[in-house]
Amino acid sequence: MSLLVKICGLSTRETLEVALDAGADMVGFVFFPPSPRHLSLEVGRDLGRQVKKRALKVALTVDADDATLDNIMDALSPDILQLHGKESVARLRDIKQKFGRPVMKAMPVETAADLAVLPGYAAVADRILFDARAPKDATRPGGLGAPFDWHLLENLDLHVPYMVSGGLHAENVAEALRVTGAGGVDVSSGVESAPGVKDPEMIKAFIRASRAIQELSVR
Ligand SMILES: O=C(O)c1ccccc1N[C@@H]1O[C@H](COP(=O)(O)O)[C@@H](O)[C@H]1O
Repeated sequence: MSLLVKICGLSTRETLEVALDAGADMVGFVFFPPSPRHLSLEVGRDLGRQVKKRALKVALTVDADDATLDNIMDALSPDILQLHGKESVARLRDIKQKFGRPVMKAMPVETAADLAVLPGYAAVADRILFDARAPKDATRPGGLGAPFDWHLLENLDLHVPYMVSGGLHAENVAEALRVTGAGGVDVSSGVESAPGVKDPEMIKAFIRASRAIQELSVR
């Protein structure tokens, strides 16, 4: 299966177009007010229309309630719901049933002990996203540009697709893929010139670097 590349936290028409043009498989939109990438529903609606099936639209939320998810469904009509908070396995099941969309559950990783809860989530989630555990005093649970120890995922025996994120950029994505064996990568800070400000050249370089390692592993 080919590598999935997700560019997250897009917030302008220009940078969304760059990501789509450069071949992103997934484009992520953040609906979480404390984030510098947070979108209003109206901006989300506008950007969602621009995608025109060229990539999968991913709505990133953090412990969102049903009313919030309803509004996001109406505005963006996402293809995937990325749940990046402390949602329980039961809540995942509930969201899948209520909203009828595949869910990608973000799992915070800092030590091997963090992987103990994986089987429960993997039984319900359509995809797992491994991300660095945020520090306790962080204002958001992700999008901080911090990596985790990728070696924790070595020898992972997971029967659902998984992606890796956290502090990725064009220079380290190849190594992250090599160590983790992930089927996809997700980036936000690593393609920004400042928090929330996406950089077209960095987006292109990240997608190029990810595709380069894919080419090598096909050969
Ligand atoms: O991007 C955000 O602001 C954000 C807010 C709340 C939860 C997750 C968020 N981003 C996701 O975090 C990971 C890692 O991002 P980074 O590349 O280290 O900046 C990624 O999946 C983003 O989608």
